[in-house]
Amino acid sequence: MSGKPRLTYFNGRGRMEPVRWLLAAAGVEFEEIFLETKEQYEKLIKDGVLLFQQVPLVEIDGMKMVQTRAILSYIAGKYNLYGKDLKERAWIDMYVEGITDLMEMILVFPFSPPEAREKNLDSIKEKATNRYFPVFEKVLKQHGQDFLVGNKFSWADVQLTEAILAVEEKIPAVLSGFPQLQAFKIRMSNMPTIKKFLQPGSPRKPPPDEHYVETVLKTFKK
Ligand SMILES: N[C@@H](CCC(=O)N[C@@H](CSCc1ccccc1I)C(=O)NCC(=O)O)C(=O)O
Repeated sequence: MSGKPRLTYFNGRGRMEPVRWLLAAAGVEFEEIFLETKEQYEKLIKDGVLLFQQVPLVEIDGMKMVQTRAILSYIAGKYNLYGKDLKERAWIDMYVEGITDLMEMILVFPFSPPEAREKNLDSIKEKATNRYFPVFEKVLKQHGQDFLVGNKFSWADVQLTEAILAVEEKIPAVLSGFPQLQAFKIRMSNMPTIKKFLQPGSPRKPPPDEHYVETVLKTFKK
């Protein structure tokens, strides 16, 4: 047992990518087990390691954690990325949940039927531009600080950085009206642990492709 957290999920972003980002931002190395077949998934269920028969699964500190939000909260608390008090934690929770709503649209996009892809992409652009990114542009402008909460690096900063890069992959000019977010992205991308995670060869996963979608669908096919 290496003592490192062990992540079990597909070899792709999905619901595990925010966990990879947060561990990497905290400077924590981890191991990965990739789910590739239905048989593998069924064995995990048979062995009773998936509380609700779902992945992500993160084995950490002797626990077999499931439920992405619970996993992320535990990691944020463990590595002091969850604010200095209850109110800062509440703001981090609000920001993270809002960003998660945006990221859910990106998560399901590769599974869209061809005829819905253009509409779904327009919806991602509309929500990012008019609902989510304006909130963080205003927070950074009003606080005049480097980070979203308590002027200290937190889970919220990590999640927003991941979201900005993910949306830019689909809509390259999405930050054109958000100068604060442009500067924030550069600052975060230059933080040593995040800079390392953005380098080739890191555990960061590429955008989902057809093979990833097919693997997920065939693994869960009843
Ligand atoms: N609330 C859980 C949801 C986990 C979840 O939906 N896991 C999926 C894999 S992510 C896959 C997924 C699911 C929806 C959209 C995109 C993607 I990628 C699963 O195990 N499904 C099997 C089942 O529920 O029987 C969490 O946040 O961890």
